[in-house]
Amino acid sequence: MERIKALLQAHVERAYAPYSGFPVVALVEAEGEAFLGVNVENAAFPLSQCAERNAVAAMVLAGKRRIDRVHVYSPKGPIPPCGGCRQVLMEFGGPEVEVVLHGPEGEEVTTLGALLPMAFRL
Ligand SMILES: O=c1ccn([C@H]2C[C@H](O)[C@@H](CO)O2)c(=O)[nH]1
Repeated sequence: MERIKALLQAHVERAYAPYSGFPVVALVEAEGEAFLGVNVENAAFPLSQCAERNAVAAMVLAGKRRIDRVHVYSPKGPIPPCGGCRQVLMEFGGPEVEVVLHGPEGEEVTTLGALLPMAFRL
């Protein structure tokens, strides 16, 4: 877990969060590989993209579709994923998927099912 946290922390500076000052790094473990994402904000605020969704986009581009575990790091964390990201993560995961919320002082472990009960699925 320390190795993953170090990787997350090493990418905090890559986040583009000049408006909120709230950098976030996400790592999605999928089918034996790891995919990173950072939040990317925009002057038109609603166009900002969350770290989790960018990590999912990298995973899909690599041809992976089954999320095994999710990690989220913020220097102000542990913070849980926003509602929209919970839904996007659920698309490629299930309620049993572990979600590790990392902060500078430690981490909290939960599941996607706990974060998004009664998820909408087709
Ligand atoms: O789970 C989260 C919550 C927030 N953010 C980003 C969006 C925005 O850039 C900034 C403040 O909300 O943090 C994420 O990337 N992931």
